Formats: sequence, structure tokens, C-alpha cells
Amino acid sequence: MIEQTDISYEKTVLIGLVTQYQDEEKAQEYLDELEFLAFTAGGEVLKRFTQKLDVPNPKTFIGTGKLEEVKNYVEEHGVGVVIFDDELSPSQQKNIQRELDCKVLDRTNLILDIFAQRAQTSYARTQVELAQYQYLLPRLAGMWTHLERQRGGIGMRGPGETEIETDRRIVRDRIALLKDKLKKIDRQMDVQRGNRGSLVRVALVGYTNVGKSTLMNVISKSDVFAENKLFATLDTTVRKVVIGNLPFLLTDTVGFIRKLPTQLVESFKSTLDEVREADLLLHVVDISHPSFEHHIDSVNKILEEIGSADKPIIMVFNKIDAYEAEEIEEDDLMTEKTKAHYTLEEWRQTWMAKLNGDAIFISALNKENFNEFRKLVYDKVKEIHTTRFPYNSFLYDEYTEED
Ligand SMILES: Nc1nc2c(ncn2[C@@H]2O[C@H](COP(=O)(O)OP(=O)(O)OP(=O)(O)O)[C@@H](O)[C@H]2O)c(=O)[nH]1
Ligand SMILES: [Mg+2]
Repeated sequence: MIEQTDISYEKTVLIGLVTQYQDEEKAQEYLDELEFLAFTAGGEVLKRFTQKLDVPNPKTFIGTGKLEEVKNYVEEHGVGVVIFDDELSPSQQKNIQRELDCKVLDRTNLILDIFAQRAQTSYARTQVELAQYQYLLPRLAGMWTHLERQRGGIGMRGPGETEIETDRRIVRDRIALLKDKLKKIDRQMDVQRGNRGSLVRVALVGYTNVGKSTLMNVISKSDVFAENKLFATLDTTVRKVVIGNLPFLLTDTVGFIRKLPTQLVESFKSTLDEVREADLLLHVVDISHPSFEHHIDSVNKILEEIGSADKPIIMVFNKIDAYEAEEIEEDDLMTEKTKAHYTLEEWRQTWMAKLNGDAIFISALNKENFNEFRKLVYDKVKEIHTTRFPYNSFLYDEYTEED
């Protein structure tokens, strides 16, 4: 896929905290991801600022000294956007914005922005718009309280409050309208799903950018949009796939991410229905990513949240072509062996043991181990199919390797 190159990059600075729950390494890992998000949204990251704090400053999130430092940098380098890794309260956002005099965003903001940029269908656009209004609603109140205080309280309360109420009502009406619209589309989609008949349903799930759409394309020989940016897929795509002579339905879904804004999980619930209604999940993992185990944890957490954690799952470790273990020199007695030094084979053994064989290591790009992958999926789907439709076994005679 050819990368987009025609966006004029906005100069961006990232800010994260080091706390008792989030050490320096973890903070940097989050910032790596935030940088990728910023890049996806069209920003060019010039610098990262981190600060050690037990609790965020209630007024300015980071300390005033640090904020001063950021301000100097912003002025000196003509920075247009400052992005915080954590959610800012409405008043923090206001205070910081006033101090820095440039755009101030938090992670939620940024993700909403990317979703808005990428939403293609009216369904996805409606879901994103709903999430945006839900993000805005509590902030609206904060904005007005802030204005009221400026106006000086006594005597001014009346008009202020009326305005908040009017604005809130407009936003609430809009939210209700969007929810209604989504419900209607949902009903249509329910009918469509119902019409798919008695085929086993398999859904690709996983962290964003792990290769779900790429895998979908190679399995189903279809043409789903895939690229090296976050959230390339916002709509679900369903394809009928035949392995051997066993047909089943395969769904590509929206990627998950850590610290996913709750509003988004909520408004994408119906997209996630595809996951909820699946008989089998293919949990795709990018094993070449240093934090892939954390990614697995966040995906599992979201699967739990939507009540889909106990479905049959095959773990698909993708991008083995790009995996590189850190090396230890033979005469190096100081470096302790950690997971970063595992070979692919060591990872394979670890996960195969953990999952009782329901794991496979592949490269969707090079089609490495692809026949084994198809065989594994075939066996699982066949197992589900025979349990579900014991008399309907004419669909397959036996598995024959293709290609
Ligand atoms: N090296 C390598 N890259 C891969 C492989 N599979 C996919 N990719 C690349 O990873 C990037 C993301 O692929 P997608 O298929 O868009 O990932 P996705 O999981 O659908 O991502 P979202 O829809 O954004 O959640 C693309 O640049 C792919 O070319 C693989 O096996 N090896
Ligand atoms: Mg995708």
C-alpha cells in the first residue's frame, strides 16, 4: 500500500507522566504509541516531555516549572500541537491552553480525531459523531462554569445557566438522534446477519496495526484496505471463505488500543456485535512489536468487557518475518536473559504449551506457515460445524491442501 504523503505535518510535542503505576520504561512505551497515533493524525513529533509526579497537578496536569519549559520550547520551535498521553479534565485543558497558546489535545481527543478522519461509511461516521458528542457533553459544563466564574458570579448566574442548559440540551438531543439512527442501522444489520444462514462465523480480532486486514485479504483473496497506520479499519467486512470444501464467514473488525476511550467502546458496541456473535475468534498478534504481550492483555480485557472472553480462540502470531530477538554475546555474563532474548522457537513453545496447541506463528505478508494456519482454522471450524449441524456433514469430504 502506498503511504499518504500529501499531508503538511504539524509540529507536535508529547507529554507523559512517570508515576508509581507507570515507570519510565512503560511511560516511554505509551509515548511510542502516542507518537504513532500523532503520526497517523498527521503530526510530526519534535520532542517528548516526561515528568515524575505522584499525582497530576489538578490545575495544569504537569508542574508549573515543567509547563514553563514546554512553553519555551513551543515558542522557540513554532509547535502547533501539544498532546498529553492521559485524559485532561476540562479545566486542565483550558489552563494549559491559555498558558501555551497552541492546540492542546489528550489521547482521547487524538483517537477521536483519527476515527473522524477515517470513518468511511455513514454507519462509522455516526458512531464517531456519537462518541465525539459524548466526549463533549461533560466538557461543555466545565466550559460554562469557567465562563461564569469569569463573569463574576452574583447576578450573572441566570443567563449563564440558561446558556449551559440550552447547549446541553442541544448536545443531548443530538446524542439521542444519533443513537436512534444507529439503532435503525443495527436492526438492518441484524437482519443481514440473520440472512447469512447456517455458516460458522469466524472473527479476526486484535490490537490495531497487527495485520488483521492483511490476513483477511490473503485468506479470502479480497481487497480490504490495509496500511501501516493505526485504525486503518473502522468498518467490519464480512467475506465468505472456503478452505478445502468447508465454507465459513470471516469478519475483519476494528483494532483495539490501550486506554481506549470508553465513549468509543460504547459507540462501537454494535460493530463489536460481529465479535460477540462469532463462533471462533482469531486473535491476531504482532509478535515483532516489543510490547506485544501488553497488547494481548488489553485485547483480552476488551473481549471480557464485551462478554466474549470464553469463546474458542486461536492465537495467531503474525509478522514472524519481522521478529528480531535481542542478542547476548556468548562472553557476556552480565546481561540477564529476558523475554526480549527469546527466539521465535522459544516463543512458540511457550505459547503452544500455554494454549494447548491453539496457536500458530505466521507471516501474512510472506504467507509463511500459511498452510498450517489454514489447516488449524479448518480443523476448528469443522469441529464447531459438526457440533452445531450434526446432519449437515455433506459440506466436506476431507481436507485437501490447496495452492
Ligand atoms: N512485516 C510484516 N508486516 C505485515 C505483516 N502483516 C501485515 N503487515 C503490515 O502491517 C501493517 C498493518 O496491517 P493491517 O492489515 O492494516 O493491520 P490491521 O490489524 O488491519 O490494522 P487496523 O485496521 O488499523 O487495526 C501494514 O503495513 C501491513 O503491510 C507481516 O506478516 N509481516
Ligand atoms: Mg484493518
